[in-house]
Amino acid sequence: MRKKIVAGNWKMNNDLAQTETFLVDFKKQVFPEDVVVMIAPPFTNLSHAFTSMREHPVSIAAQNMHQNDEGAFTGEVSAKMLKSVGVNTVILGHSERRAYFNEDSQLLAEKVNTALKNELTIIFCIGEELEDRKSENHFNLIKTQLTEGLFHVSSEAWEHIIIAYEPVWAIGTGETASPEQAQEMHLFIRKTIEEKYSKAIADKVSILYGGSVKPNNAVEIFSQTDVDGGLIGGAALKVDSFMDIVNAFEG
Ligand SMILES: O=C(CO)COP(=O)(O)O
Repeated sequence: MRKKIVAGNWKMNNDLAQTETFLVDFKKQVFPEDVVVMIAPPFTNLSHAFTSMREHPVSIAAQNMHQNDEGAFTGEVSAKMLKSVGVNTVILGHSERRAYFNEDSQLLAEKVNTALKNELTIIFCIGEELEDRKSENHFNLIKTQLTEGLFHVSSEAWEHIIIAYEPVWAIGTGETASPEQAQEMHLFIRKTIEEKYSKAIADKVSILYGGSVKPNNAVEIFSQTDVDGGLIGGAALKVDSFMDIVNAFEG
């Protein structure tokens, strides 16, 4: 059975007071036993979030990390630092990191290695721009992102890897991929992993969908065979909408 996962990526939102308001309410929630729930607050709130949620079945993820273990990298945060405050998962390759911070596949491959070495689970994000889809290059692009950024890892590493398919044109736009488009791409991703590794690995990896997932579309998206959950932006900032999405798996 693949893990069902719903992860909230807060991006650069929620200061400490807002985080505390969220957590006070979040702690009162009943979390479904068969869904892995994660939140990824900004760096400044990771330690607080971990301490606050310690007794609750919620993982704390980081939104990024540096590829080096330590050193003169002003403004950066290492995997070891994340581990030291209770973080067990890191989001890598988000399209905003790729677009605004020039993170390319070569750099992401290094970050992947560092995260694995430090026993962090990785949510590896991939996704095409609207132009790629219009020119029907989206499958090629996704395959390239996987091949260049991730496919150097060993078979064993897949225990610690989650994929998030986030079409860039659906992020923060209110426009989601249709459930069929999501299913089609998730199946393609799974097949691509199967070709490179094995069916056993491909069948086990959780593939999340991200891009304008809201309470009113989550049930339909999550009901697709190869969609194992979501990476949620805007709707993860409020406890009510996030919990509606956490509870959106059928059956
Ligand atoms: O980028 C996302 C999550 O990483 C998706 O953001 P939205 O849910 O706000 O579209």
